[in-house]
Amino acid sequence: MPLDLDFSPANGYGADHLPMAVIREAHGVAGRVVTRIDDTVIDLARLAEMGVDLGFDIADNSGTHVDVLHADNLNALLAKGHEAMANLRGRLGEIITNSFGAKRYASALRPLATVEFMLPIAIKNYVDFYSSLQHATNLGRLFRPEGDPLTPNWRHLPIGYHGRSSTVAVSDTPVGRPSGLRLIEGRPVFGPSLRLDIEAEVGFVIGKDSQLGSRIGTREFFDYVAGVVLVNDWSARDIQGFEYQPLGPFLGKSFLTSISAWLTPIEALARARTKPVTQDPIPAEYLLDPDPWSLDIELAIELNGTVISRPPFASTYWTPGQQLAHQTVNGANVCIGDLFASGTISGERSDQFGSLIELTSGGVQPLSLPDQTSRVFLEDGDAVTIRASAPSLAGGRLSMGEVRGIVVGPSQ
Ligand SMILES: O=C(O)/C=C/C(=O)CC(=O)CC(=O)O
Ligand SMILES: [Ca+2]
Ligand SMILES: [Mg+2]
Repeated sequence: MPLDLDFSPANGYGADHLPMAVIREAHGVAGRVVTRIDDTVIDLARLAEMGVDLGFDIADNSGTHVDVLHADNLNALLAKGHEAMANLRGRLGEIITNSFGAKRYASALRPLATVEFMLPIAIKNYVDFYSSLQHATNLGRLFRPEGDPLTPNWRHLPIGYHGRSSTVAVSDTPVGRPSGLRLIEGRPVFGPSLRLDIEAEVGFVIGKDSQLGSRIGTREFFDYVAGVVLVNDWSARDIQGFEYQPLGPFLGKSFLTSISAWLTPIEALARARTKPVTQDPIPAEYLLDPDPWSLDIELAIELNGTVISRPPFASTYWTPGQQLAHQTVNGANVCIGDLFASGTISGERSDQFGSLIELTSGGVQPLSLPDQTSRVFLEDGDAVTIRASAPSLAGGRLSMGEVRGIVVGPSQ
């Protein structure tokens, strides 16, 4: 194992990032919590076995696990709260910069290419928003060409729906092409989707339970949100187009939603705050934030290795703080392990759109790829990777892992 680690690597995984993931134990099923520096995975469960002080009490809050680092997901670690996470990050920073060259740590280091990732969160509830003005305008024009692209409620509240938490899967899970009813020459015909699409999104993971019957204010975001993942909300546009009225997305999206294996702790994004889009009209009081913020996260979508779009998260109209306030304004509670996704992120320019249906103007203007092929929607064998970067604490940019999927043939 390399012991000469690069602590501020250009690839965005320096000591100021320390994302968290869960790897599968070799020859076993149990998970182990890890972080990384550059392309070296640091096994935190191993450090705990070695008796290394990690700066916080690693016992599970509920007393049911040995500790929060020998776990199949990050939920118990996130439940320890921001103080524990800050202490862990501080202690890891010390160990990494002062003594990681020491041979005694070698058994906790693994090359990235040798580990297998598990779904990092046991997802309790999954909510997907529809918060990009450009995306909503583009899709409104395509799905409802007869009316205003934005529905009358759009600028008054962040529209969202509850998705299917059990089909949220870790990056690299194969994407089985879903079957369903879609209109062919005006008639509903059952078969594999012919308009399989992507949606590039950012997801927020809850690390603290709220009380049923109470609201979370826009200013309380950091009390409840533990970290950020990348999301690809795979979407079968033909199934969606036939089924969605009047209740919204269902089987056209619930077959799979992929998230990155690495969770970036919200602490690591403290320098990524940026001014959000100006809202007009001024929203209802429960959605107001006296000091509104968004995050300067730049996404890149790759199709078979070619970057086809660079959506900017900061262009999203409704902010993460407003999305969290909105989903609890009726008294609904949030739980540790809840995931809420931003909705597809589309910037103003056509090379910033977050889905193929937008990038190909509704599937009529194919994208040309360097291998001389073209695409409107995804074909079997296609690989889609979404990456992202954001300003890091030390001054460069951190990399937010990646969410990848390869389309395989019809799942049944
Ligand atoms: O406008 C529609 O009918 C459909 C919208 C979507 O498919 C978008 C969706 O899933 C929410 C989002 O990601 O923005
Ligand atoms: Ca979506
Ligand atoms: Mg989906």
